[in-house]
Amino acid sequence: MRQKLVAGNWKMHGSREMTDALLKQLLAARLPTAAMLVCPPFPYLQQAASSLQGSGVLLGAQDCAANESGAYTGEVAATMLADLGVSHVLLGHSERRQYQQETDALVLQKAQQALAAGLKPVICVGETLAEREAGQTEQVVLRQAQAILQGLTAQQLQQVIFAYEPVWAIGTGLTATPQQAQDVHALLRSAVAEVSPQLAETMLLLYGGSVKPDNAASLFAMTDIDGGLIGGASLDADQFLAIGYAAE
Ligand SMILES: O=C(CO)COP(=O)(O)O
Repeated sequence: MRQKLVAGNWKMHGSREMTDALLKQLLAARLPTAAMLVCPPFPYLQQAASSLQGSGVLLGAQDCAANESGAYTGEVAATMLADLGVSHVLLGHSERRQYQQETDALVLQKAQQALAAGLKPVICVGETLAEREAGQTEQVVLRQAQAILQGLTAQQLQQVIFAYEPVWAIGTGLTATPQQAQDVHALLRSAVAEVSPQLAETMLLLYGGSVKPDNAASLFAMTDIDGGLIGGASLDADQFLAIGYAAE
């Protein structure tokens, strides 16, 4: 069976004080049996790594560079993240696809760098409201996923996690119904099965988009939903923990 994973994407929120307080509160509680991952902004990764040391809570970053090293001002290499104790990296989040014009090809390049550094890429895919209304959900999600599924080897794909985040559900309070989410997750899993049936059994597929303590359990109960990628609710330790317990 796949062990569920609940990941918190802090986005561009936080401070040293907040990082300290939130992680202290998390570690003071009984940790969920589901794996828990926090993804603070870059400047707080080192602080978070030292707070989380030995706790079992995993540390992730929100992005990495598409190149290994060199004259890329402002970029952060995957190897630097690994050096800090980061184990996962979010890639291709819809906010980056939208505001930084990230393409499927760029997301693949970043995934290659992440894998070479020993990080697990969490590849975010999802359709906009206009795309859903135009009946293009499957086409968009498959295009984004296929860029990764065809661009990496089966061995590399063993380290990959997908997160389905319908853009219309992010930060809006609108959640996909469990069935809507399950339908897309099943589609993703069958695309993975075309690469390798064994890989489809083990690959984690997370759902993200307005996951809260009161809707998490019904989402996580679906066959192909292996946990969540949590935005707003991950900034509150009690809510993040409650979502983690819903994944047990
Ligand atoms: O984008 C998300 C996580 O990456 C979801 O954000 P919200 O949970 O705030 O909707």
